[in-house]
Amino acid sequence: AALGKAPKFATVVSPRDVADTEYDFIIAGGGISGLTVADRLTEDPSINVLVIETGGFDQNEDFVLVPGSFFPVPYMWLPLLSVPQPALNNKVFNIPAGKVVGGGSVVNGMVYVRPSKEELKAWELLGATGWDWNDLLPYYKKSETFTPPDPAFAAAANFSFDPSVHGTSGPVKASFPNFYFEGSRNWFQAAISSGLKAAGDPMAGDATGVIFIPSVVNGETRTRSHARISHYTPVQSRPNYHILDSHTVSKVLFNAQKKAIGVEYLPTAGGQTLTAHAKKEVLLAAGAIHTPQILQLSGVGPKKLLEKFSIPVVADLPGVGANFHDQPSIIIPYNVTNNIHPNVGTLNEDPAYDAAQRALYDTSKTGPYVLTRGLSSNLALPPLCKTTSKCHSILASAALTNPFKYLPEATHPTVKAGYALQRSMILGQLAGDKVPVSMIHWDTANSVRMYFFKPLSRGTVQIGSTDPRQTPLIDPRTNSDPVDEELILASFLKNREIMNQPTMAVLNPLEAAPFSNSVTDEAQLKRILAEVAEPSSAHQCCTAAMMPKLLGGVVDSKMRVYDVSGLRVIDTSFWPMVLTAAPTATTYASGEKIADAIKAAYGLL
Ligand SMILES: Cc1cc2nc3c(=O)[nH]c(=O)nc-3n(C[C@H](O)[C@H](O)[C@H](O)COP(=O)(O)OP(=O)(O)OC[C@H]3O[C@@H](n4cnc5c(N)ncnc54)[C@H](O)[C@@H]3O)c2cc1C
Repeated sequence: AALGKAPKFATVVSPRDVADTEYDFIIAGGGISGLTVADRLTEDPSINVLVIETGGFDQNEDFVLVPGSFFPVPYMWLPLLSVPQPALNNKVFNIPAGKVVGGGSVVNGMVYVRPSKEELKAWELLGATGWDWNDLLPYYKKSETFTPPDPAFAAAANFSFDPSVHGTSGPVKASFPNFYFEGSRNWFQAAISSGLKAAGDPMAGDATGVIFIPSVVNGETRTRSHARISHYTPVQSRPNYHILDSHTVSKVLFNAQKKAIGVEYLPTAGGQTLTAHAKKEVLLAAGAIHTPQILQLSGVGPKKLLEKFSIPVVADLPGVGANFHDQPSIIIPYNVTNNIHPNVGTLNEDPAYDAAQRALYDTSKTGPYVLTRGLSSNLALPPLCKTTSKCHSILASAALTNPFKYLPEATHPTVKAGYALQRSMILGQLAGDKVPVSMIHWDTANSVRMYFFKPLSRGTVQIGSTDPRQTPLIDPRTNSDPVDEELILASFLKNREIMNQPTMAVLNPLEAAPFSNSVTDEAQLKRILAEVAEPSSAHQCCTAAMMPKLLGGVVDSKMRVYDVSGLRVIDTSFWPMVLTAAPTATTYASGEKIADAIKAAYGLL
């Protein structure tokens, strides 16, 4: 059943329209950040904005809108392959990312959380002036309309809600689910009895503890609220907001004064290269993999790399494509021999149950279909010292390690300097109790999913060719720093501890191959973890970091690219360091903040 009608779009333009229009701003990439900024800038009718997006439009399919439906594969970049990863048995991995108007928000898991205050404080200390929690909170609130939960339901599901940190009139619709599987309560109690605390509202600036997962799901309709729905469809009648879909930006064009004056682009399916002109600025919002690619193809990046491909150097910025990180992930398969039914697995195993639950969703907007397919409703976010009694020895030996030992060969001295600061901040965060080291999630059936939030390893994204349609060389360098293996092992053992607590032990959860509860030898466990680890949880970031140039930064705290003018990076590439949990909430908020900064710069506020 198709839930929504195929949408109609008013201001989708063709290359011919683009040629005939004078734009103030051109935005490369129509994902979360691109559409948020486009929406806010076009509130002023005198400002013309063009968004160029590689992907096409979704069609309101069930698999996009219904959280419990299947994964929206057609709107992904596939394949987007990494280079072989030496610490992960030299395997090559697909790096997940959205390729559609709305970007990652159309395909993502809809987990909607904010980081800990300490993490934004660290951004500020790295030079991102004006990005503290208190600076960002008004924008988190501006971006969302959060439907409050029913108090009786919240009490039964063990969570609380703090209205003071939520927005009531923003474009993005968010809510807590109104359903949980019974097994989640067993798991919640187990996580608590393992020493974790019940979190308050997970969006209030303390990202640790056991949470009930808020989601980017409209609390009235219980459908996905993605960026095309929140930042384009309601305002598409604005004649000054144009989207050119199915076209790919290949480079930024500069004049002799190094001012960005437009872009070169081509049909995604292949064809003639065209140009579009921007009177004021070009804003890069192509995501943390493709934004550094566009910069490098445009002559903005490490000089040596540009020279290798005979690209004229517009600005020698060694940080472009450096500092690449994500949050590695693993899945631990389980055989839960005495499980509670129904659970998330029942949807796949019992067609009658599945059909009844879909009908319940269609008529009453509740039941398991309000949850993202494959996820339950709780997460544990343990700080390192609640994860392992070895936390201080792990951190002490990490602090004694030469910080540059595991960086890529020939890392530029400025990038090294920035990394040394980052590393000491991460170790400081891990020693405290305000920032989690990982996320642990039992789906209520046969798998535990874990994300590792605080990697010390750093990778690179670099062009391997001057062809804009070729995937750049994506090298996450996962676990190149052996401390990361220790952090992963510690989190894995914490999961075992949770599963051994009385309320979970009664369900008899048994690790399945390649794991086994009988394997306790740490070296062997590390080998198994390297077999199953993935470099990504789709939280790629930090490849054009908002830090001083002397620390390998690429943009200033208003996201303006150094040494050129008229060019900003507005997507998760600008993050100096990855944040706890999931990027969506912060990406919408940063879009709001940068839109205000741009409006202020042109006297439009
Ligand atoms: C499978 C998956 C699951 C996820 N789960 C969650 C989750 O549960 N919670 C959460 O908070 N986050 C999640 N994320 C991450 C989140 O969606 C991203 O961090 C977020 O979308 C990043 O926003 P952005 O604006 O930086 O980039 P994106 O939203 O990725 O937008 C970038 C856009 O630019 C386009 N583009 C790329 N290159 C070009 C080019 N050369 N020219 C024109 N356009 C281009 C892309 O097609 C894309 O649409 C998930 C992501 C994925 C892929």
